Amino acid sequence: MLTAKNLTKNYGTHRALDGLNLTIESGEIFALLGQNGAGKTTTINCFLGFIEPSSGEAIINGLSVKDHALETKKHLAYIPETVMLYPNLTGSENLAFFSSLAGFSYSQKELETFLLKAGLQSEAHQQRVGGYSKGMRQKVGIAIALAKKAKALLLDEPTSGLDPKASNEFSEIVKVLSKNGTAILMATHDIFRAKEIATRIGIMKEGHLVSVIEAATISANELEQLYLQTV
Ligand SMILES: Nc1ncnc2c1ncn2[C@@H]1O[C@H](COP(=O)(O)OP(=O)(O)OP(=O)(O)O)[C@@H](O)[C@H]1O
Repeated sequence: MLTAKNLTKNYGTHRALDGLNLTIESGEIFALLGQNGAGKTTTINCFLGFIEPSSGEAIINGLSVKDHALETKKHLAYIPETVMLYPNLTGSENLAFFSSLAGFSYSQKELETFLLKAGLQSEAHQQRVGGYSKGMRQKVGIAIALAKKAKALLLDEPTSGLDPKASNEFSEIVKVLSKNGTAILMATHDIFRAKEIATRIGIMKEGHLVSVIEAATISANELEQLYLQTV
């Protein structure tokens, strides 16, 4: 579960995030929409512990990120627009390395199973990541989330730059992760993907969460209209 309690971040006199209150339950996918600079990445960075909030708290599975920096990271997986991997290591070696940081030691067969579940074709497992496409790197990111048994997944524009097929495959795998009980927060500019994948959708403006909608109650066109009226 992910909880933001009055989460606020100031940069000098500029308030990037203003008293955000939000809870994302296990098994839920929450899509965060909003214009450039609305505060989406700031929210994600507070959960990751990359930035310290000016006030309020980011909480993961009941633990404050500020007070339990290492413990909360173990429960988290993070997939940005471009997943950072070691280009000279293979997909399988990257997975072994990143899951070992979370305290897991997997056999070669187990690593292959995670990569296959994440949709990465077996021919690629022993190839260097330097030659991977963007979509293949995202799949290794998903495999890392699976291998870490992440309770929470943070996605920051994860389908940006993916072709429609890769983006669709990625979304299907994210849905499987949520069905396994992961709480998922996804910042995106893709209104149609948000509607398709999310259980709830939030629209941010100038550091405020101004609308929260149940995805099942709105069509993609209605969501687009609401977005345009809101931002
Ligand atoms: N390190 C920083 N120093 C100063 N201001 C910052 C810093 N990081 C972010 N900001 C400001 O905070 C505000 C929120 O930025 P944030 O990156 O959270 O927006 P976003 O919704 O993720 O935008 P985008 O869609 O462009 O990724 C913006 O006004 C941005 O300029």
